[in-house]
Parts: sequence; structure tokens; C-alpha cells
Amino acid sequence: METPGNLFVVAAPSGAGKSSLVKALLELDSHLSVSISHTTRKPRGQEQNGREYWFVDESEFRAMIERGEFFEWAQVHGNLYGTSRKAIHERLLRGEDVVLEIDYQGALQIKQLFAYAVLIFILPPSWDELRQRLLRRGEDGHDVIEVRMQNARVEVAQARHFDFVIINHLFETALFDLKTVVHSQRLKYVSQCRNRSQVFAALDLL
Ligand SMILES: Nc1nc2c(ncn2[C@@H]2O[C@H](COP(=O)(O)OP(=O)(O)O)[C@@H](O)[C@H]2O)c(=O)[nH]1
Ligand SMILES: Nc1ncnc2c1ncn2[C@@H]1O[C@H](COP(=O)(O)OP(=O)(O)O)[C@@H](O)[C@H]1O
Repeated sequence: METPGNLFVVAAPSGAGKSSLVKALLELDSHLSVSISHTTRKPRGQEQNGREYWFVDESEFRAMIERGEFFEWAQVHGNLYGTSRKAIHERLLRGEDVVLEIDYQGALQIKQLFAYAVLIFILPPSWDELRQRLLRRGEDGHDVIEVRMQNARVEVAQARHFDFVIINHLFETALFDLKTVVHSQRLKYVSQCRNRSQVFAALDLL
């Protein structure tokens, strides 16, 4: 089999710019694909089932948990989110690089399963700017934004557990930083092959 691909995990408080950065990165990097999570959150205006997320109801999500279909899952801002095995495992086995856009709880679970995963945390330049971005995005109501601002304090405190922290002040600078992290990990590829194969063997993925 091929050597498993690189696994990048990007987490951030809501509104920091994580989705925008990952989208821009994917446009620049054809070797990278993004994992589509399952969520019980309702779709926003332009979101499509199977593109941003797989939108499911809570009973379906809980049945997937029971069947052991998730590598990780967590409750975030009152909704359930999870990365299905199906979403990433075949692609990693084919040697493709995969990026997960998930919260810090999921990121830490992934690190337990895949020690070689690279954890990247995106910070906003300030609390004020974070609120402005949530308001400008115009997708969430006042109450939802307040919950996200409160949760952001807890989330940002977790940044120290991550391998890299990128401040998204100027978008192009943050994108450059993200690209650099991805490229540097690829340069380490050869030295990590053995460890990666061992993890996959231990998880019965080979
Ligand atoms: N643990 C976990 N968190 C996820 C997953 N998918 C998305 N999230 C996180 O859930 C949070 C809310 O995501 P979303 O509702 O899209 O809001 P947004 O971050 O404001 O765009 C974000 O921190 C996401 O990174 C997943 O599969 N697992
Ligand atoms: N560096 C930046 N400067 C100004 N606005 C930004 C920057 N990065 C992202 N944004 C904007 O902030 C809002 C939130 O970004 P988004 O990518 O949806 O965040 P997240 O996925 O972290 O919740 C969007 O309207 C986006 O266009």
C-alpha cells in the first residue's frame, strides 16, 4: 500500500477566518482535499448537503456514533459535529493529503489517533475584530454570535496544545503561513513514513 497521506487539522474560534483560509489553500494546492463533516446544525443560506457538510438530524448522528462510524465527534455551540471514518480513511490510504476543519475537542481526539497529524490553530487579531467578522459574515443572529464569542474564550485558551498558531490579521499573510506549514510537513514526509504505517496498522486500517 501507499504511505498514508498527511493529515492537517485546522481549528479556530468561529469567525477567525478558518473556512476562508482553507478554501483559498485548496484552490492553490491540488494535492490537498478537505474532509466533509457531519453536523446536526441547520444549513446556512448558500450551504449544500455534501459540499460544506453532511446535514443530518440528531437521531441519525447518534446512530452513527453507536455504529462507531466517527473518528471523532464533539458538541460545538450546541450542535453535534463529527468526522466520519469514510470521510478521510480511504483518501489517506491512497496517500492523499487531507485537511480537517474541526474544533479543538475534535483536533485533540485526532491527535490521539494519528500522532503525526499537524494541528494548526487560527487566531483572530483581536476580540473586536472577531465580533466584526461574525457580524460582517451576516450568517448568524445576535444570540448565536454571543454564544460564539463566549465560546471563543475557551477555544483560544486551547491554542497552546497545537503545533502551529497562525494569526489571521492580513488574509494573504495568514494564507502564506498556512501554505508554509503544509509544505514544511511534506518535507518531513519520508522520516515519518514508518510511524504513520504503525498507526494505521494499529487501527486496522491497512
Ligand atoms: N469536532 C468537530 N468539530 C467540527 C467538525 N466540523 C466542524 N466543526 C467545528 O464546529 C464549529 C462550528 O462550525 P460551523 O457551524 O460551520 O461555524 P463556523 O465555524 O462559524 O463557520 C467550528 O469550530 C468547526 O470547526 C467536526 O467534524 N468535528
Ligand atoms: N484576514 C481577514 N480580514 C478580514 N476579514 C476576514 C479575514 N479572514 C476572513 N475574513 C472574513 O471574516 C468572516 C469569517 O470568516 P470565515 O472564514 O467564515 O470564518 P470561520 O470559518 O473561522 O468561522 C468572513 O466574512 C470572511 O470573509
